[in-house]
Amino acid sequence: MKPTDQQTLILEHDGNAVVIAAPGSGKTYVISEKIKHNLKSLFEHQGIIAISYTNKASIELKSRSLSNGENPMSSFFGTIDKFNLSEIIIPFAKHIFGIPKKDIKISKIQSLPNEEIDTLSWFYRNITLQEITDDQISIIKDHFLNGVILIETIGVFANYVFTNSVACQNYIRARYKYIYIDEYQDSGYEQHEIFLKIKFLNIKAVAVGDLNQSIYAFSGKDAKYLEELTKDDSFKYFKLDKNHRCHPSIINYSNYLLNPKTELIPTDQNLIFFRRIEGNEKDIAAWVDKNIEQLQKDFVIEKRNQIAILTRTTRTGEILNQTLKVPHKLSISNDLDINLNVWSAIFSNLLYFIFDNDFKFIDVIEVFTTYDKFNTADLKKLTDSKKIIETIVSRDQLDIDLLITEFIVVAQIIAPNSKSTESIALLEAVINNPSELKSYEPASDNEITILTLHKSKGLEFDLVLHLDMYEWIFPNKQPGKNNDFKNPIYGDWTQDLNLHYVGITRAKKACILLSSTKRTNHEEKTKNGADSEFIWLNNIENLRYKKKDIK
Ligand SMILES: Nc1ncnc2c1ncn2[C@@H]1O[C@H](COP(=O)(O)OP(=O)(O)OP(=O)(O)O)[C@@H](O)[C@H]1O
Repeated sequence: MKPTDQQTLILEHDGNAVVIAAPGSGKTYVISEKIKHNLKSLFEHQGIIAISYTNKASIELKSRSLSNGENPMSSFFGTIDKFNLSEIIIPFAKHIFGIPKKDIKISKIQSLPNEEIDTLSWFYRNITLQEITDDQISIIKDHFLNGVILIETIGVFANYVFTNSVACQNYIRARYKYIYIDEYQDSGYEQHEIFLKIKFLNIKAVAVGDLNQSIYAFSGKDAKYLEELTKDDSFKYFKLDKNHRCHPSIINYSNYLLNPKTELIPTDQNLIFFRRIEGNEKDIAAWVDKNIEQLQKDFVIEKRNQIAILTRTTRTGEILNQTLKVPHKLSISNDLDINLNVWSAIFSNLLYFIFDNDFKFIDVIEVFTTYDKFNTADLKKLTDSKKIIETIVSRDQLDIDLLITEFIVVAQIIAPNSKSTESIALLEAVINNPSELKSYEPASDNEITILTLHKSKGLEFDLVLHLDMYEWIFPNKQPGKNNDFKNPIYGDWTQDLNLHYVGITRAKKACILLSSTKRTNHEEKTKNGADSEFIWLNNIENLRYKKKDIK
């Protein structure tokens, strides 16, 4: 693949940079090419930091950065939480607070005893380090000394340790030469602070994102931090605005959604469709069953795993999962995957290793090398465990107890100080739940993927079936005061519009927007289904396929 002129400028700039990238403009391509290049100039004990928004995106970036057999050296690939824990809090909090009395466990505030929850009543999601008093830091410290790191506090905790531990700063400075953060538009305040502080150590800092793909404001993330970087003179500002992924009519439609004054690309065909199905979500599933073969032919789609059904709510995904007859796979997260205990991450990676051929055993281990280093005897034990796990899985009947026991053996070797009974319980729950277990398998060639719009971030498909185009649902709104339906209140119009934009721009060849005359609400009641405001926004219907449009 030949880089475009815009991409070349970024590849050739060896300094701090902020890149504002449109969907499908090759940001993952550019970051991975830059990392490939950086790795050539590093010594074995040095590395780059590459932070992605999800584990999945991180695995993708890592594999693209090392696709020619590059040596990752001492690089870090992972999420911001994992970075804060493994590179800052776990190794350096003990330098300032002392050594914990118990093995470290990562917990939610809500899972503490009531009297301890009360001592944290001052804590709220967006609180910043500057707003926290010494007494409040002592509370975080006491929990740490008792072996507990509270998930919600990881950002401020890491910022505190980084700021107050010279050893931590020296370690980061000596080890890392570059830091990349992808999806910067979904950064929280503490991530932004740590990024700037790391840059201050003379580590070259690159932030990449798209202001219009900001979809996590509800959890305290804000695109303003990315915007700030574009105005900061210490960062060179680049743009990537050529979308290589989507058909021109999809680019036009998505840009027009955000700004009706947008310049349209000439195109002779509009490949965005709208269908309002008679009936409810189950009838949408029946429509998909009936039309899927024709759609595949019309849009020349070789494999069904190139088709995605995207939903606003997990509820709609579940209805489709239960009703669809064509082979499909519901992609869902489970409590093990989102749990931040080290053992949970090891178990989750081991499940990927079992079910996904692209996931190697080395990936399970490498993620954790920074927690504990292995000696030859441990490496031999790990190789033996790998063989035992492969044998257990190859038998006709899966021996769940044996598998769990062997997973624990691996976790004990990789992270002996992070033993967690909570992780073991979560592993047991997943292994005993067939649909959760199935979500570790990649979609096979003939399966349609069903996933939420939020989970679709960073992915691409030939054809996207975008569901939940209902009034009240998307954009989300509630009746006003005293159940006033005439004066409704929108949840967050801009965030929902961005989410719609993310969904549409996942499509390479075509996108079908779907609603139905009935819909199921959160109490499983059937309601009349009206069209989403987004369907008729600023006469956007003119940019859709005309003939079959039903109004
Ligand atoms: N210079 C190029 N020439 C041709 N195709 C390209 C080029 N750069 C990127 N592409 C292709 O465009 C598509 C999108 O690239 P990539 O996945 O890197 O985009 P992205 O910017 O990370 O997307 P998003 O933010 O929407 O997830 C890929 O299929 C990639 O192969």
